[in-house]
Amino acid sequence: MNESQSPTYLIYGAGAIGSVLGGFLHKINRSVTFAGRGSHLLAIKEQGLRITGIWGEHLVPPEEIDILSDPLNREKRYSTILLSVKSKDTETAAREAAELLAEDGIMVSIQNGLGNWETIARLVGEKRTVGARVIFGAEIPVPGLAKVTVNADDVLLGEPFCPVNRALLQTLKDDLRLSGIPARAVSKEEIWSALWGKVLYNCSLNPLGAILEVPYGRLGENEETRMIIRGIIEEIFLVCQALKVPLPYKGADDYYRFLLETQLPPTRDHRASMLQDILAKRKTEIEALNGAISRLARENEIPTPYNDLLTLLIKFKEKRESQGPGPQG
Ligand SMILES: NC(=O)C1=CN([C@@H]2O[C@H](COP(=O)(O)OP(=O)(O)OC[C@H]3O[C@@H](n4cnc5c(N)ncnc54)[C@H](O)[C@@H]3O)[C@@H](O)[C@H]2O)C=CC1
Ligand SMILES: CC(C)(CO)C(=O)C(=O)O
Repeated sequence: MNESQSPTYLIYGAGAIGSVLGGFLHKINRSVTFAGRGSHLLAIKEQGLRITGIWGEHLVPPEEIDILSDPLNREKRYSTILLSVKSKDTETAAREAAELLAEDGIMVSIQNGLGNWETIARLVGEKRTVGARVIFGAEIPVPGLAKVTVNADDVLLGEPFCPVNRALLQTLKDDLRLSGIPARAVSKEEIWSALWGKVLYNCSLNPLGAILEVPYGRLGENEETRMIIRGIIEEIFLVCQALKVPLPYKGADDYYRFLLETQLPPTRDHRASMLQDILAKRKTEIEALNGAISRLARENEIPTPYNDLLTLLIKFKEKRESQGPGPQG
């Protein structure tokens, strides 16, 4: 992007997080195109996109909603693609979106879990891959409406592999801030460390929240769930040690305290995205979270019984929800 050009944003996966980011970027008059599927996309096309929640009310009227399926939009090349699909869809979505990315553009993974950055880099090249750590919460309570539920920290953006088009990265950071979404650009080491820090957080809370069907806060209030959380965290630290991953915490004790005392309070009422997926009969991101930890642990001969068990239980729940409860009801 040269000095005089404005970024062109493509939200690839206009679900909960993508709609909030796209809606806020639209608020500051940026060029935003939405790509998505299903009833939410249909609703925003026909009635516009409404945003509600802790960051206030905002409406993108239907006549200002720009959808990728418009043939002219498919010819266009976008400077900045925000890939905001669930991890299980990364490969397909990134492959489709790669064709729409400008030669000197960036594809930003707005996702939780391990493996997404590597998949994107394989498809668009390391020089166009940007990582993000997102720790605000969003839901789609009804099609056409995105609700911002909680915010635990700034959005972090960084180059996971090598320098990218830095002007675009800085512009994205500035645009998010201008729109009202706290954001910072960080170094390569910090973005990896933030990704793994978020993996620690999601692995500790999401499968338990989904299995027990309770909000995050309840997991911190009970001795039994605290013991399980502790086990999950200790195992992840062993894997990180073996892989030499630079975590942003000194050790398992340190993170356990930080999770309970600092991270949980502002997100106490939040229902894990994994619980929302189970309730909506969608596949979860377990394979990119605890499932990925179990796989990496096996490769390094580290026992991870807590993470293994939670992965198996979530897989059972995914099947049960999609197939029905069985003959006994
Ligand atoms: N929702 C939340 O509070 C948070 C979510 N995240 C992460 O952000 C990512 C996105 O999460 P959500 O927005 O909650 O998911 P979501 O399921 O609400 O949105 C994803 C959207 O992508 C669409 N999609 C899937 N494949 C597609 C394709 N090939 N082409 C076009 N559209 C496609 C889906 O139909 C869906 O509407 C996940 O990795 C999640 O873990 C991170 C922090 C918070
Ligand atoms: C919304 C959030 C950020 C929890 O704070 C999350 O990561 C999740 O539900 O998976």
